[in-house]
Formats: sequence, structure tokens, C-alpha cells
Amino acid sequence: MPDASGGAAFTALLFHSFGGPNQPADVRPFLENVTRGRGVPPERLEEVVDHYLHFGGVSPINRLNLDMIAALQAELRTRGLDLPIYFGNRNWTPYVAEAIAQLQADGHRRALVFPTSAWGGYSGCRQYHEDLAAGLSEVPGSAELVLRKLPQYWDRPGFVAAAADAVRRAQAQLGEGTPIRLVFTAHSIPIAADRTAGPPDGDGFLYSRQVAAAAQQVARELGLDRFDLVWQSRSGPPEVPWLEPDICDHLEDLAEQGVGRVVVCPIGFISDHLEVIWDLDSEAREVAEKLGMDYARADTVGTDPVFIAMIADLIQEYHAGDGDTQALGCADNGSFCRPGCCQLPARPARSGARSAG
Ligand SMILES: CC1=C(CCC(=O)O)c2cc3nc(cc4[nH]c(cc5[nH]c(cc1n2)c(C)c5CCC(=O)O)c(CCC(=O)O)c4C)C(CCC(=O)O)=C3C
Ligand SMILES: [Fe+2]
Repeated sequence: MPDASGGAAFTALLFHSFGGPNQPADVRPFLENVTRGRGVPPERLEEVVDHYLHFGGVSPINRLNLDMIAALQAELRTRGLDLPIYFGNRNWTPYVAEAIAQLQADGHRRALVFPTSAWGGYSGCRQYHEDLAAGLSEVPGSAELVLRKLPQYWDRPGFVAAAADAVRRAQAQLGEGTPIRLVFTAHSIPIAADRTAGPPDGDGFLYSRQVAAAAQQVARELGLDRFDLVWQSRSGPPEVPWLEPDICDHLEDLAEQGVGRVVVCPIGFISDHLEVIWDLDSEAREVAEKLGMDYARADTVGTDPVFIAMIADLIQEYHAGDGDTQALGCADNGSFCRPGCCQLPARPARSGARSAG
């Protein structure tokens, strides 16, 4: 029922993700989209090109998102929720503007938006809002649309339970033996970006605090009081501080401390995209092998029915037009959930870089 706080029911869902290349020719233009204006050093970019080419120039992210969409569509149907799902990405086709144009052409005026990032912060949240606003601006006549982004969901019990279950399966792979150290990882970001993450009147560091709290909740569910939190996939120039320690450095430290068995849980990602399979299944696994450690990587939550049910619950909370629109991350049409939220900090000039002037 329409009301001042929420409005009418939503009739479609936009599944909003990062995007990734589907073939070798996509790799460079995709990376240009991701890094435009972001100060990623060219030598880092060349390394990442090689990571993608190592996997045939195809990221699994698009296929895995389509699997999640199919599972979610089925779950919504069993709940009697008839919301067709549209797929749109920030950095590669199908772009979010294509999805918006399509849902509009199909007669939808109000759609919920599910982002594949669970987190706050510039990269995890605000950039998705900005991408929605940019997508809307490309679609003629879209001023009549309401696209409501669902809130951050890192603390939802279904996410935590699915991640805990994945850790249990990874522990089982290693079998009985000496104690296993549980190591959580998430995408590193510049510390300056973490500092500005969250509402401007808050304490900052929203992203790293959310990741730490999610890790804590998963560990608690597993009955573990000891776990580590580390970071992966750093891409900035070396002189710019990013969240540390890096997963590979941390494995070295653990080996020195006598830890012989680790389970790595990529809590920072909801599906196995390229940075998970390269950084964790190739690089970190190799480091662990070299150190003589037993190593298992927990699955991402992906199509785990418990996680899919969590997404469906979130949609159900919001689909009639109610739901907490003040929740962090929730906003319409690419506006921000708080004014000045999760600002992108000014990038320090790269020392040794040629001056632009
Ligand atoms: C917080 C965060 C998430 C989690 C939230 C979310 O899920 O959105 C995430 C996810 C992802 N990041 C991804 C890929 C990349 N991220 C890059 C670069 C960067 N990520 C950053 C942060 C994050 N990234 C940052 C601060 C940069 C530096 C440039 C900048 O300041 O923006 C680069 C450039 C090259 C490089 O340097 O690695 C690539 C290729 C893929 C898709 C992989 C695939 O194709 O399967 C996914 C899901
Ligand atoms: Fe990234």
C-alpha cells in the first residue's frame, strides 16, 4: 500500500554486480573501466591482465552471478513473489544502463536493487550508488523510475551461517590433526578510503569494522575464539598505505609461529571471482605449500540455499514499499544513504610519477 515513507510495491529486481571479462578481448577494456581515474600503476595493471589471461581471459563472476540469479528467482517463486530479475554490472556488459533500459521497456517503474557487495565504503557501496545514478542518466525517460538499493547485509544471519558452513566443509577437507588456524580475508582498500568509510558524523573505518565484525560472528558460530583477519588483492602504488597484512605475508608469519594448518575464508566476497581464484587458490596456496602448511580455502556463499534465502528475506522486507529505508546502504536512484557518506579521499600524488603538467 502506498505511503509517505516507502511508496508502492516493487515489481522487479535489478541484480547489480561488478562485472568481469567473458573472453580475452574483453580483459583490457574491462580493466580500463575498473581503474579509470583510480591511480592504479600500469605495472600492477599488466600483472592483473596476466591473471585474467591465465584463466583464458574469462572471469567466473558472470556465470556465478547467473547461477545466483537462477537460484534466487526459483526461491522468490516458491514464496509467491513474482519479481523478474534483471542483471546489470558496473564494469562490463550487461551494463547497469542496459538492465535499466530493459526493465523500463518491460513496463516496470519500481525496482529493488540487490548489490553483490555486502559492505559499506566507497568501493563496496557508494560506487554502486554512483553507477546506478550514471546508468539512469543514460536511459531516456528514466526520471519516472524508482530504483531502491537494498541495504548492506554483511551482518545478516543467513550470510554468517552460510559462511560458517563453508568453513566447516573446508575444515573437513583437512581432516583430523593439529589445530587449524582460521584466516578471514577481504579486499584491501587504501587506509584513507577506510577512514572516510561510513556516515561523515560517524567514526569512519566502516568497511574494515564491518569485515571484522562479520568475521567475529562467523567465528562465534563455529565456536572459535581465535581467528585472524587479513587482506588481499591490494593494487595501489607501494607508497600508499592499504589495509594490511596481506594474506601471503601472513602465511609466512603463521609458519614462523609454528602454525601448520590453515583454512582461508574469503568473507569479503559473495562469489568466486577472479581475485578469489587467483590470489587464494593460486598465489596463497603456493605460498602455503612452499611453507609446508596444509591449506584449504572455504567456498564463497554463492548459491548456498541459506544465503539465497537471506537475499529473498531482504527482498521480502522491502518489496511492498516498506522496509527500513534508513538502513545503511539503502537509497533511491543512486542518491546516498547519508549526505557525504563514504567519500572518496583525495589521492596522494604518486611520488616518482611524471607530473601531468
Ligand atoms: C572493496 C572491494 C571489493 C568488494 C566489494 C565488491 O564486491 O564490490 C572489490 C571487488 C571486486 N574487485 C574486482 C576486480 C578488480 N578490482 C580492482 C581494483 C580495486 N578494487 C578495490 C576494492 C574492492 N573490490 C579497490 C579499492 C581497487 C583499486 C582501484 C580503485 O580504487 O577502484 C581491479 C583493478 C586491477 C587491480 O588492481 O586489481 C580489478 C580487476 C572484482 C571482479 C573480479 C572478477 O573479474 O572476477 C570484484 C568482485
Ligand atoms: Fe576490486
